[in-house]
Amino acid sequence: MSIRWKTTKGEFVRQVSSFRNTVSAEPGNPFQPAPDRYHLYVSTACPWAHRTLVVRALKGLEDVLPVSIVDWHLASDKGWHFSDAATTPGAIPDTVNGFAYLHELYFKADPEYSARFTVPVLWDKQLGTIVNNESSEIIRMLNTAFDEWSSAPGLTFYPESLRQQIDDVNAWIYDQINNGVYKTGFATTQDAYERNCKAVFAALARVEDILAESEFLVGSTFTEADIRLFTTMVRFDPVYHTHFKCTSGTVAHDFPNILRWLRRVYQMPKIAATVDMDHIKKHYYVSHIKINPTQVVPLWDGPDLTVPVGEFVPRSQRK
Ligand SMILES: N[C@@H](CCC(=O)N[C@@H](CS)C(=O)NCC(=O)O)C(=O)O
Repeated sequence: MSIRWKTTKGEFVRQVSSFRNTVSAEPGNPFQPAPDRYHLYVSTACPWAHRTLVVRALKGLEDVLPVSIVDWHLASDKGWHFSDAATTPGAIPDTVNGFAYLHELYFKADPEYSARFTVPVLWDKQLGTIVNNESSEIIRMLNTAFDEWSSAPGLTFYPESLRQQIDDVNAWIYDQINNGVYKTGFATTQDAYERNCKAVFAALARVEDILAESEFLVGSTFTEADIRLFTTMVRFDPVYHTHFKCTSGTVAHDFPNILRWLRRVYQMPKIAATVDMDHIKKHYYVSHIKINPTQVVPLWDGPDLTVPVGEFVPRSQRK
């Protein structure tokens, strides 16, 4: 049952997602948009799944796309499992298939499936299969495909005129920060650890510079690039700094512009409710027993993100 991430020379290599279909109104597409036809399976602990929850909330798709939230504990043998809220506050069971484990969903979609059983999963209730399990693609679908039933139709996090800039920033932030913290934390050689840790902090310095002069990653427009970085940065101090040994600095003490941006994003309507720090901390510190055999969970939740930030003023215009 246990499928290992491929590693070469102590290096963590993330697997490529397997289900890559798209919900769209394109004629002939078997996955046509419809309200309550699809179901989203997530973990609130997982930064990749968290992206989909943020876009779902901001687009007002809660009724159009119901969710199941797995238990925060990821078992090394059977993977994610479902709990009810009485056992695990914040969990939502599998109300669609009634499964106990996420892997059952993958085998229902493909009995021959042999890769990892990851969240998020976008499930089609009509065809009884997985549409897509790649967060970067799911957020693009949620951005437009369900606009007919969205409470924020037309609101886009991937505007046509900024696509090139968004893609460019996403590419290095994915490699050096979103996935970079995992490459650092899961490294099993000193060399792989140091190389990846340095890359994380070089990229954070680059982000710090951008956010000194600009309100968001791509100018003054809040885009999917911010959402994708947000779900990593909200975990940075409480988890990645300590658990993944990203110890060359914290957002709270070393990156004032990132901190201000993190607070600004956190304070946007509906975003704070998508952050479940209890699931986040317990998931990493308790599930990864090779990294943290005592399973003790540190107390700190990171900087207080409710501190007001006020109007954005570029560094060059600050007094
Ligand atoms: N490329 C995927 C990555 C998703 C992913 O790695 N999810 C992790 C949780 S953070 C997972 O479900 N892991 C389960 C496992 O490895 O068994 C995406 O962005 O959607």
